[in-house]
Amino acid sequence: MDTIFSPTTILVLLALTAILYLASRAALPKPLPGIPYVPGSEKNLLGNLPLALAHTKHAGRFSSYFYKPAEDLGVPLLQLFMQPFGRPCLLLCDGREAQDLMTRRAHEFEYADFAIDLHRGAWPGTLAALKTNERWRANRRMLGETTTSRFVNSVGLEAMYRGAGELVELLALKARLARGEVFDVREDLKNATADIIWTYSYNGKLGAVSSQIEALNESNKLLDNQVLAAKLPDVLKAIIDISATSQIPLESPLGITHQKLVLRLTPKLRRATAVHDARLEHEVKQAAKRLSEKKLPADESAMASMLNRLQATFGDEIPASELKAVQNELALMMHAGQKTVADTTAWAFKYLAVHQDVQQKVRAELKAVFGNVSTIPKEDIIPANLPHCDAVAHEVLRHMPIIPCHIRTSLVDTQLLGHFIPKGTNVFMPPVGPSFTSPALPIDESKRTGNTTSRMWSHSHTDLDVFRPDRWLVKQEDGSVKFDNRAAPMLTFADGPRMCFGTKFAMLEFRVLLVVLLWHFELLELPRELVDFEANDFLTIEPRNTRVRLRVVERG
Ligand code: HEM
Repeated sequence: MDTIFSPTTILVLLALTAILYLASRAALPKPLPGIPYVPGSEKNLLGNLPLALAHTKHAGRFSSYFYKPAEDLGVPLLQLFMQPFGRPCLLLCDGREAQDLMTRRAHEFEYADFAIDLHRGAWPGTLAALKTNERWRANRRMLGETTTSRFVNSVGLEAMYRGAGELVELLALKARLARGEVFDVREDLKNATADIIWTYSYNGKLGAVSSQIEALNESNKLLDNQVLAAKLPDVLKAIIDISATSQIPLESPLGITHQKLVLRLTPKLRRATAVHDARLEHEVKQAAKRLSEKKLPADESAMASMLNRLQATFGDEIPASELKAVQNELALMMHAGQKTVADTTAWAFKYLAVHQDVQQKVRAELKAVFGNVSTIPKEDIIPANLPHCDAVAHEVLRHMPIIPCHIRTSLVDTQLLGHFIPKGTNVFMPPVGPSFTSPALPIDESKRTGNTTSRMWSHSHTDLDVFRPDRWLVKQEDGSVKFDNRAAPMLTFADGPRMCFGTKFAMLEFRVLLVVLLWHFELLELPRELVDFEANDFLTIEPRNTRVRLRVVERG
């Protein structure tokens, strides 16, 4: 009798089994020699992915997986296998080594494609979407003046002060309508920071906060927590919708292709892109016209500064491609400078409501410095000596950095903490976890490449997991305290050539918001059920609950 297992069938089955076996072996992670990994991850075709998903389910967000395995294993450098067939990536959980890699070793470690992919879908050709190449340098030169303290402290301060003033008006109105109950400030903070960055960029008025004030004044009633009283300005709505798509490459297996398809094929986003591009193009064209008529002073706005700089190079005939570059960089600035500062301020509100003693210290300091004025004058904010306020700002940024990871790729075969790293390896460096918010993990000091001796990385830091602004203060002989920005570990803005372009702007804006808001409001304790530090990963690490209870402080 004939059997179905003819010799040919058996041979085919054997060959198939061999192919499957070889393919599954090929798909298994290929660890880099000597670098630790989570035990078992090397035997799983999906590497660390199942563990990362389990972590996300348990923690409610993915981003803490950037340091948790290092803490669990007690090692400052480990490898993760996040892509089947892909090469391992590294987690470097040591601030001092990460800083060295981003600064002194920037010629060996480039801004990663992974980071570029988060930006090039919506803001192609801009700083955050470029390698550190000639185009990136040209854009930096074009933006040059706008990063200087002189520019930020004048043009920036003007926008910040105006924006903070409007926010005070809105929150005072909401506090009155809330009658001592909690209300949500998430959208108010985002609207205020959008107004600020818009005014700084274009010297115009976006009107996101003022439209809420008008609508609330009319209705005289507070709507449900997250609901805005008035519609957002069209261009802001478009910016928010477009910005939201940059979460897609992080979550979709199709990455940036998925984001591009969504931007091109979704009617809502096509409309948003049309509204956004038309408005920004209009702003730049109008300004270019004023420039040619010699009516655009360089210190009017970031756009004016950039156009004047281009005029110095190209004369009155600035190429259309350069005007487009101005338009794109300003669009990126709106994205990069809005939610970042709003979320950081929202976190500050939460810390200050819980740590009433800290808030009282800052309030006392403001009172001692500014006396009894009804409104703090704009020009007094920068020169004021406010160590407690600066300490709070830095402690919020240290304890709750809103960008979960800085990423670089090795440009050459090199080494890290004594281990061989092949060219093209991604290194993820969280500004949180070991050496930032938990004790530094042991490192053989002879294996370090840098010899940074900054106090920032001193071994004497204690209770890094605790929110304690005083760690930033140094006692003086006369008993007073001085703020020291190297007193504690912080890399929230990254470092080196690809450090946050808006660091000076963000730090000043945060100071202005803290000073002005704490001058006019007391952040009262929240009901116990609303006290939490739960976070969501959405573009940045945002607080899940942004409700406050405010008491308006009568002044003057
Ligand atoms: C609390 C507020 C902010 C935080 C924590 C923050 C943090 C960061 C981080 C971590 C990066 C990436 C750095 C890297 O991977 O090396 C970055 C890039 C950038 N940030 Fe910020 N940022 C903030 C506010 C701002 C503001 C207000 C602006 C604009 C005025 C801005 C503009 C930019 C730009 C343009 C880039 C891209 C720079 C480049 O790739 O060369 N940021 N920021």
